[in-house]
Amino acid sequence: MTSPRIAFIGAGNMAASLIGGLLAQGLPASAIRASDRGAEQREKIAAEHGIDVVASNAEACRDADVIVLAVKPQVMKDVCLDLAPHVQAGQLIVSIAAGITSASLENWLGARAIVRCMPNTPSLLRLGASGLYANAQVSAEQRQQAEQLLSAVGMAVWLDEEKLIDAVTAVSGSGPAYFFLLIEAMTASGEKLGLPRDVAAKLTMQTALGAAQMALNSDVDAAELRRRVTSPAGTTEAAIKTFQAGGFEALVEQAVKAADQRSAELAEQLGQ
Ligand SMILES: NC(=O)C1=CN([C@@H]2O[C@H](COP(=O)(O)OP(=O)(O)OC[C@H]3O[C@@H](n4cnc5c(N)ncnc54)[C@H](O)[C@@H]3O)[C@@H](O)[C@H]2O)C=CC1
Ligand SMILES: O=C(O)[C@@H]1CCC=N1
Repeated sequence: MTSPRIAFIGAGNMAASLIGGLLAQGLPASAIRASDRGAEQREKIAAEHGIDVVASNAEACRDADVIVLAVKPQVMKDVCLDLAPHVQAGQLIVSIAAGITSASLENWLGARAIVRCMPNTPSLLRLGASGLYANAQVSAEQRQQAEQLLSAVGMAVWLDEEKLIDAVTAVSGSGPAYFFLLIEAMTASGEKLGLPRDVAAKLTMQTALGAAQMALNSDVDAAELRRRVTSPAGTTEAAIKTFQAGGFEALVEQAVKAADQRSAELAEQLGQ
């Protein structure tokens, strides 16, 4: 990867994930700069990653090729309005904020090359999954730059329709939390059955990892892999029947739809 200079505006959880992944990929620390309004957060990120973290967003952006907007959606408008006079022609804006449309960003920043994307926290381990959407001002080279940035921390897929970013948010953006919830619940269940807590946790996590690897590497789908684990009248069947009697699939659909809807609502509320 050529080393574009990257500025992160907001150095919180997601920025730290992306910064960690980029450094692990071999991007030099000197190519990355960040800004955060919190003094403690600035110190923490600078110490953890060995990068320059400043208080001024405008200063962080100076001379950057790519500006990654990584503040919470609720403060994005104010951050962009303050930043607008400092953004230079040719700088690519990459936003990772949930529910903030490229049209809103253009309203606040002016007509800019904007890539809106939705990564997730496993980016820290370079196991992230991101959806990307580029507006019409993004050049082929900038598209490649954005893709390089996000694929340095995992897989990245381009979307032709911006609306689908809401679906990506609901599936993979929020998705790690769904799996963590399952890990929490399975660990607690194992403990109730008499396993030491750490043993239940390790068995659960290794099983999650193995299942994901199998599903990724298999030439059959997840439903077939599940069937292969499920012996007739066996233990898995007892568990799966219990899940299904409780409306598991419908509940998952409802939950993912709620996240999709919330992403669209955020766009409505925060895009003004
Ligand atoms: N947490 C997640 O799994 C994911 C989050 N996102 C998006 O990433 C963005 C950041 O989320 P998190 O990292 O979780 O939030 P966070 O709260 O950990 O980080 C945001 C950082 O921005 C800083 N900040 C606030 N106002 C600022 C300002 N005016 N100027 C400079 N810095 C400022 C805060 O001090 C904080 O450190 C959000 O827009 C969220 O929608 C996207 C994908 C996944
Ligand atoms: O919960 C949220 O709003 C953000 C977006 C995806 C993951 N976290």
